[in-house]
Amino acid sequence: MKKEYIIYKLSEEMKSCTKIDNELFQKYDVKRGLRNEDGTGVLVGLTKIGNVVGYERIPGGGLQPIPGKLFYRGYDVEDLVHSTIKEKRFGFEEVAFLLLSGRLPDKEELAGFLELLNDNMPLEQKTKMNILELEGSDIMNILARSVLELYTFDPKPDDNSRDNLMRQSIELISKFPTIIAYAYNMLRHATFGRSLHIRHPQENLSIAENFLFMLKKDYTELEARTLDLLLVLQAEHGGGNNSTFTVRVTSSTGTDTYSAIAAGIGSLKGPLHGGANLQVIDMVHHLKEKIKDWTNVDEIDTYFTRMLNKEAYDKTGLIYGIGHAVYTISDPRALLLKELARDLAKEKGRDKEFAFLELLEDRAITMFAKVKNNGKTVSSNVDFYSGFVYEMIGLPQEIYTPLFAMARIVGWCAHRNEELNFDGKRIIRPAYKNVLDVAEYVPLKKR
Ligand SMILES: CC(=O)SCCNC(=O)CCNC(=O)[C@H](O)C(C)(C)COP(=O)(O)OP(=O)(O)OC[C@H]1O[C@@H](n2cnc3c(N)ncnc32)[C@H](O)[C@@H]1OP(=O)(O)O
Ligand SMILES: O=C([O-])CC(=O)C(=O)O
Repeated sequence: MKKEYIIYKLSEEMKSCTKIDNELFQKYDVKRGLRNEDGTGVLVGLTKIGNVVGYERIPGGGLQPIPGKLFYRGYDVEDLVHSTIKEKRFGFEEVAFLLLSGRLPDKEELAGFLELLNDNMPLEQKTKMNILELEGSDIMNILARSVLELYTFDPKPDDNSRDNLMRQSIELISKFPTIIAYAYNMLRHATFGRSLHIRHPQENLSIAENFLFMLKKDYTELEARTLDLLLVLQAEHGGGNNSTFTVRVTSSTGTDTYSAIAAGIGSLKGPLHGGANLQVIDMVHHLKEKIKDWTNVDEIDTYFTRMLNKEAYDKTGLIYGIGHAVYTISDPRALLLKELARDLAKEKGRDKEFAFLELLEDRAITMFAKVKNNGKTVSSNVDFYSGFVYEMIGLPQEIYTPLFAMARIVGWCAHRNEELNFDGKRIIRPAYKNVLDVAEYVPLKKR
C-alpha cells in the first residue's frame, strides 16, 4: 500500500474512533476542559503566587461579572505597573524577585539580584553554536529545544532540592532573553539574508534593555521601558492557565526542570493561549484589507457576524484576543496595554490604526453577545493589544509569543517550585471514564 493511502485510511478511521457523543459528558458529569457547569474552573489546587479575579459568586448561586483584577503575591499588578512608571525604573526584575521569593526586595537585594541575573545571561559556547545550527523558523520550537539542551550542561539537572530549583529558576529567567535574541538573529540571517550579529549581554542593563541590545543593538528608552512593562504584565497568571498548569502537572511527577519548562513552552505556543498574540496581528491585517471603511460600524459588524458563524477569516468561529476563562468585564492587563498603545500610537503617528483596533474591540464584544447569545460577558484579553504594541516598538512578529514566554518563565518557575515544595503534594492524576465496550481479540490470520 502507498504511504499516502495508509495515512488516508488511518485518518478516516480516526474520524469515527475520536467521536464521543456530547450527551455522554452530561450523563457522566464530566468537567469538560476542567470547567464547572457555570464555566468556572474546577478547583484543583491552592497557590500563594498569583490571583486572577474576574467574577464574584452570588450567595445562593450564580456569578456576578466584575472588572478584572490580577495580584502577584498579594500585590495588585496595577500598583506594581504604575509605581514602576512613576519611579521611572525597570520593573521586571523586581517582579521576578517577588514571584520567586514571595516578598518585595529592598534596594540592595534588588541590585544584587540584577547582578545575578546579568551574570547568568551568557550561554555556554556549545548551546550558542547549537542555536545557530538549529533548523526551523519557529522560535517557540527553537526555545523549547534549547531549554531541553540546557539539561545537558547542568551539573545537577535532576536535583529537585530547593537550592537547586532556585538556581535553575534564576538561570532560566536569565537565559531566555539570550536564547530568543540569538535564535531570531539566526533566523533573520538564514531566512532573510541579513548579517548575523551575536552580541554578548552587557553588565548593568535591565533584562528588557539587554534583550533589545542583543536583538538589535540600538534601542530607545521608550522601547526598553515599554518592553519592560509588557514583561511585568505577562509574568504570571495563577496556577490554572494552560501553560502554568502544564508545568505543574509535569512537575508533579518529579521530572526535571527542563522537561517541565519545555512542556510549558509547547502549551503557550497554542493559538488559544500565548500564540493568540500572533493570531490577533494576522486577523487585524486581514480585517484592514477586508473592511473598506475603518469607521463603518455596520461593515465591521457584518464581517464579525460572518467570522462568528465560521464563514469568514480562518472559519474557526473565533475572534482572537477576545474572551477569557476567568475575566468577564475586563482583563486588567488589556486595559493597561490599551493605555500604552494609545500613547505610543499618538507618538508614532498611528492613531488611525489605534482607532480601528479600538473600534474592532468594541464591535467584537457587542457582536459576540448578539451572535452567541449565551449570556457570557466577554472583553478583550492581554493578547488583543500586545502585538500592536510590539509592532510599534519595532519588534518582529516571529518573537511575539517567545516574548510572552520570556516573561512567563518567572511564573512557571515559581509554580514549579511551589508544586514540588508544599507539604501535601501529590502526583496530578485525574480520571477519564472509558465509554467503549470490551472487544474480543481476533487473531491476525482470522481478520
Ligand atoms: C494569554 C491568554 O491565553 S489569553 C487568551 C488568548 N486566546 C484568544 O484570544 C483566543 C480567542 N478566545 C478564546 O478562544 C476563548 O475565549 C478562550 C480560549 C480564551 C477561553 O475559552 P473558554 O473559557 O472556553 O471560553 P468560554 O467558556 O467563555 O466560551 C464560551 C463560548 O464562547 C465561545 N468563545 C469564547 N471566546 C470566543 C471568541 N474569542 N470568539 C468566538 N467565540 C468565543 C466559545 O467557543 C464557547 O462557545 P460554544 O459554547 O459555542 O463552544
Ligand atoms: O489565564 C489564562 O487562562 C490565560 C491567560 O490569560 C494567561 O495565561 O496569561
